[in-house]
Amino acid sequence: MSFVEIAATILAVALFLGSLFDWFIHALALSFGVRHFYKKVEPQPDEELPGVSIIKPLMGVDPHLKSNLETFFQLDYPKYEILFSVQSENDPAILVVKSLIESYPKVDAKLFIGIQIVGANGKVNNMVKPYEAAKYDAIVISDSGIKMEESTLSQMVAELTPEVALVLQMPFVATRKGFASTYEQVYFGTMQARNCLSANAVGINCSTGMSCLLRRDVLDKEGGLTAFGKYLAEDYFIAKAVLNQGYKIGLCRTPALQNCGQYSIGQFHDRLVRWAQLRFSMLPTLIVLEPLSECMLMGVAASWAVQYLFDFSAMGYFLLHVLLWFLLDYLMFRVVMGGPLPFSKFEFLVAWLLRETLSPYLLLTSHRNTNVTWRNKKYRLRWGGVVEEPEAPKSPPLQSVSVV
Ligand SMILES: CCCCCCCC/C=C\CCCCCCCC(=O)N[C@@H](CO)[C@H](O)/C=C/CCCCCCCCCCCCC
Ligand SMILES: O=c1ccn([C@@H]2O[C@H](COP(=O)(O)OP(=O)(O)O[C@H]3OC[C@@H](O)[C@H](O)[C@H]3O)[C@@H](O)[C@H]2O)c(=O)[nH]1
Repeated sequence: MSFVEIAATILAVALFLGSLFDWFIHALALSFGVRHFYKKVEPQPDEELPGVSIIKPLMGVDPHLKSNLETFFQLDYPKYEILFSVQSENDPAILVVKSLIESYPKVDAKLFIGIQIVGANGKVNNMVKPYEAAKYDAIVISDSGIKMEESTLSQMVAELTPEVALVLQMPFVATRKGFASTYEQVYFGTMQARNCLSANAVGINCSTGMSCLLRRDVLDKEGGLTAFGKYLAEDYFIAKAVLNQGYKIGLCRTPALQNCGQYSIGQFHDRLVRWAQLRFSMLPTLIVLEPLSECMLMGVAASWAVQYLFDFSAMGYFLLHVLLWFLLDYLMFRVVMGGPLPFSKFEFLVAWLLRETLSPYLLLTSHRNTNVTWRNKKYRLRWGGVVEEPEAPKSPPLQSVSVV
């Protein structure tokens, strides 16, 4: 055997084993998802439930902001406060929040205007004051576009056991109008759910901080929220600190319903590229592993490997690979959705095919440069996940915080 033949054989075996590993991840995610999302949890008596401070960092308004925020005033949870924060006194979200606070006088809610700059991360800066003012030791961080069901907070708290210091809501999307919404739902209900569920099944950090509940003492041991302002992916580093302190990460039984009223495929792609940039800077091994967890790329690689090793038709194997992957993703979606599809099977197929074929392009795009734009603010990303602001803001944000 020549050197080239030996190298090709090793590569083919590695790719074939890699593809088996991908099937294992599918199976693990499905079995964990079924067990987790459908498990029965006994309700805790009200007097045993901890008080919860919900922090809502806001920036601007979208057509669903009011109705999304209103769901936080309607939770069936006995003891909680809502701490809204905006970074500028001109933010139009102020009017929305004030009108809701007036409409629900019985709900303990405050609005913080102005930020405290502790690092580059705008979301962290926006949350420092409400974090410091929070009454309770259980803290929920909840992004502006999240919509809650009445029972969501109770379900999050139900997962907060003495060993668990962080409860994540797996990201998903509320059903909205149009194909862009279908596309987002299919992404979060297939690829993202598969990775999130399988990672959680084996205790790997796959955190997405759009809706999470955490124990304040664990963050305070790290220096509080302030310590995470230097990272853009504060969610990943908070989860890492939780694991390093020997705690577990729990998963809420209901996924997070993102329901922002402004959405398009282009905006969504920008967000996926930004997230990929974050992941690759924090975990460079994902630069190689992530493409191998994608249906089309692994399909091509495994088909070549199977033809090389077993003389099986590469085209036939590729078609079987894509078909099986699609069926498993369809099952995954049904598990996450907990019921029938909110759109037709044909739309699912189109959205799935589009996502799977565009994904390699998005991964490639994320390598184009190390600049990240988030909510009109530019950041420069460093290896290890640390970010800097390349230029000082033209109008410095308001730093004296007032409370309404
Ligand atoms: C031969 C193939 C091996 C495949 C290995 C699996 C490689 C992982 C592939 C994809 C990772 C997708 C990550 C899901 C999206 C995370 C969303 C996200 O980027 N969120 C950021 C912003 O909120 C957040 O800051 C980043 C968090 C870091 C996520 C790290 C993901 C690691 C996931 C590993 C899953 C492997 C499961 C293995 C189970 C045995
Ligand atoms: O400068 C900013 C940027 C964002 N934010 C707030 O941060 C939250 C998340 O913002 P977006 O919805 O734009 O961003 P994403 O959904 O992509 O965020 C996600 O990725 C990056 C992580 O750090 C976040 O924890 C995660 O939620 C919103 O509530 C937004 O109002 C700020 O308060 N200031």
